[in-house]
Amino acid sequence: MVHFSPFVVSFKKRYPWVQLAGHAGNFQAGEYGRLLKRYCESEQQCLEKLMKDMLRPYVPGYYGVVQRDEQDYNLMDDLLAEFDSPSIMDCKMGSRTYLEEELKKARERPRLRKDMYDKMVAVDPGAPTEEERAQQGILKPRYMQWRETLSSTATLGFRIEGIKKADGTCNTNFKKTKNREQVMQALEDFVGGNTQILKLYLQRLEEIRLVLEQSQFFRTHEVVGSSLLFVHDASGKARVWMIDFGKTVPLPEPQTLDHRTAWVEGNREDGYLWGLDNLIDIFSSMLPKTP
Ligand SMILES: O=P(O)(O)O[C@H]1[C@H](O)[C@@H](OP(=O)(O)O)[C@H](OP(=O)(O)O)[C@@H](OP(=O)(O)O)[C@H]1O
Ligand SMILES: Nc1ncnc2c1ncn2[C@@H]1O[C@H](COP(=O)(O)OP(=O)(O)O)[C@@H](O)[C@H]1O
Repeated sequence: MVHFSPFVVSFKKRYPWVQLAGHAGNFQAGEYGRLLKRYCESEQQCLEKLMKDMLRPYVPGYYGVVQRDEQDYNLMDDLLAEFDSPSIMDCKMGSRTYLEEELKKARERPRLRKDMYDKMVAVDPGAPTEEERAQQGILKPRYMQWRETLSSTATLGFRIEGIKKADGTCNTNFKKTKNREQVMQALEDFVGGNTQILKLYLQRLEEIRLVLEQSQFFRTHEVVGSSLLFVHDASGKARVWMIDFGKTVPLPEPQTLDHRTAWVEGNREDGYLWGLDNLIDIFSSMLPKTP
């Protein structure tokens, strides 16, 4: 599937809405302040459980499944609704961006992806191997791993997917934003040098980490491909939420994860908290030192 992003969607002209990453055509406007995301069963199950977990304040409010034009959707809060000309950033969390299941599938029923080959060549014509070049296709885990090592996912446990600033400029070209300095520069540009916003983001990230470390939901789920959505505006409001639970799956009982241990196939660790530790460390180091 080809991804086009960002998508600027006029939600019935009430306010402009931006989709920074993800699958094209996945979202529709709901009633004011809510949006419809194309139905995904694992996401529905997660959102239902999250409404009863201590993580509830840090995810969009969830209102069940609705149908429109014969298509099912998950109905949730639009996190942009309370902001005026918001600046938005999507950070994909974790050191692994595909489920272990994808590895199994690729071994048992290998399916060459021409679209992924094309996306790879568009970024780096030298990246495919001889064999891949001959086949004009690659396996999904190979593409996902290549994206992880090209960006900061493998080295820092998160990557920036997209940034839209209040002035309307939008950048989704962070595929090669890899080292700490490059990430810091992008974050600096996102907050526009506003120390107050930086402090609010840092506080919220520390709060989220504290709650994640105690959450029953988080302990018992492999959280892959989920993002932190950062939103601030000129009024000085700045918040962060967890979004996208399409690849968040429950572990078989009694297995739990600490989300910091390095991944080896079979242990299902996702590196989410390791990435959050690094993100917090980077935000902290961007604040001026207090004497
Ligand atoms: O970002 P680019 O380089 O375009 O690659 C995308 C993302 O990794 C998607 O992950 P996410 O949804 O976490 O953003 C993934 O979707 P899923 O793994 O969720 O399906 C896509 O796989 P395909 O949907 O198989 O194309 C893959 O093509
Ligand atoms: N609840 C929400 N409120 C506001 N914006 C959202 C919300 N959920 C997603 N988005 C926007 O849509 C983008 C893609 O969301 P995501 O859930 O990751 O989609 P996908 O499952 O297609 O990858 C995010 O980067 C963000 O810009």
